[in-house]
Amino acid sequence: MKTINVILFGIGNVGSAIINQILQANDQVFNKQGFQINVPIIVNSSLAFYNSNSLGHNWETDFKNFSVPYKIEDIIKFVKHHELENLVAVDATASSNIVNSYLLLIENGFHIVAANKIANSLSYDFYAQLRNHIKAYNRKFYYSTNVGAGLPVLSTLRSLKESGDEVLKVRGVFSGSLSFLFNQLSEGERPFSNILKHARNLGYTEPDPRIDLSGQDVARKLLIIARELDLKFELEHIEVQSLVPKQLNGQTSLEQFNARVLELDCTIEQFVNAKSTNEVLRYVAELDVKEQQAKVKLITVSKNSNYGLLQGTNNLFEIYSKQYGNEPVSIVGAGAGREVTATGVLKDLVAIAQSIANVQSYF
Ligand SMILES: NC(=O)C1=CN([C@@H]2O[C@H](COP(=O)(O)OP(=O)(O)OC[C@H]3O[C@@H](n4cnc5c(N)ncnc54)[C@H](OP(=O)(O)O)[C@@H]3O)[C@@H](O)[C@H]2O)C=CC1
Ligand SMILES: N[C@@H](CC=O)C(=O)O
Repeated sequence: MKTINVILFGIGNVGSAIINQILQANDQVFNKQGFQINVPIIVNSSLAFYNSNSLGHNWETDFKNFSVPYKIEDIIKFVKHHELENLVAVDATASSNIVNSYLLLIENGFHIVAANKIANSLSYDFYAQLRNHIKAYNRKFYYSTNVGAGLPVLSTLRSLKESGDEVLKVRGVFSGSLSFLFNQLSEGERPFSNILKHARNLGYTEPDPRIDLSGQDVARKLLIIARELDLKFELEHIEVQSLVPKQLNGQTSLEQFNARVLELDCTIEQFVNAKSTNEVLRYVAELDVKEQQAKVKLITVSKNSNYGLLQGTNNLFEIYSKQYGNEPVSIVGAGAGREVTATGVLKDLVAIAQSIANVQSYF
C-alpha cells in the first residue's frame, strides 16, 4: 500500500471539502486501488496544523486548538524530518504567496495540484519556467479545476489536440458565480447585491468577489485555455468588461466594497433596463484561435437559447474544432461550488496517486 502525503494550503470552501472527501474515500475507494491519502499538514494564511499520522474527522477542532504560525521552510523541514514520501502540495488558496513557493516545493520533491489559477495566469515566462522545473525534477503539476471547476474542460481540449484535431474557437459561460448571479437576477425577485451575498455564502465566488465581477477570473480562465492551445498570451491580450463600478475598485478595500455593495445595483440595473423582456444577461468569454482574439463581456441572449436556458451555477463551454465543424463539442455543468471543485482536485490527486501506486486507470 502506497501512502500519498498531501500538504494542504487553504482550508476554506474548497480545502475543507477536499479533506472531508479524502477522509470518506480512503477506506472504501483508494485502499482498493493500492494507495492511501494522508494529510499530515494543513495551513491557512497564518497558521499550520502538523500531524505526523494523518488527519481525523475532528480536524477542525484540532486546527483551532493546536495550529501554530509557520513559514514554508518549516513545512519542508517537517516532511524531511518525518521522512514523508510521495509529497503533493495542494493549493486551495487564491493567494500569490504560495505560488511564489511552487519552485521551492518542486525542488524539495513535491508534486503540485492547484485549484488556484494564479500560477497559470502570471507572465508567460513564469508559465514556461514552472513547466521546465516540473520536467527537470520529474514532478507533476495538475490544475484541472482552474477552468470549469470539476468539469473536464482542459482534458477535452488536450485530447482533441493530441488526437490531431485543431481547436478553432472556444466560447461560453465560464464563471459559476456570474452564471448563478445572472440566473437568479432573471427571476426578478431580488437585487443583485443580495444575490451576491447569497452566492458568497454558498462558496461560489472568489474570496474577493470583485475578482469575479471585474471579469478577471473569467479572463484568467480564458488565458489558461489560450495557453493550453499553445498561444503565448498574456492577460493584457484579453479584452475585459468589468461590472465593478469604478468607485468600488482600485483603491477600495474589500471591507469598503462590502459596506458599499448596494452601489453595484445601479450599475447592473443599467444592463437590465437595456435588454428586452424575452432576453437575459450572460457573462460570456470567447477565444478565436485563428484571429488570436480573446474577450470577456456581458451580453444579452434570448431566454430560450442554450445560453439563456442555463441554470444555477452552470457553465457552458463550446469547443469548435476542424473535425467537429459547425457543431461544437459542448460541456455543460456546475462551474463552481465546494464539493464539485473538491472532486475535481481529487481527480488530479488520484491521477498522481495512481501513477505512484502503478495503477492502470480505466482511461
Ligand atoms: N469556490 C469555487 O467554486 C472554486 C474555487 N476555485 C479556486 O479555489 C481556490 C480557493 O477557493 P475557496 O476555497 O472558495 O476560497 P476561501 O476563501 O473559502 O478559502 C481560501 C483559503 O486559503 C487560505 N489562504 C489565503 N492565503 C493563504 C496563504 N498565503 N497561504 C496559505 N493559505 C492561505 C485562507 O486562509 P485564511 O482564512 O486565513 O485567509 C483560506 O483557508 C481559489 O483559488 C479559487 O479560485 C476553483 C474552482 C471553483
Ligand atoms: N469564482 C469562480 C469559482 C471557480 O473558479 C467562478 O465563479 O467560476
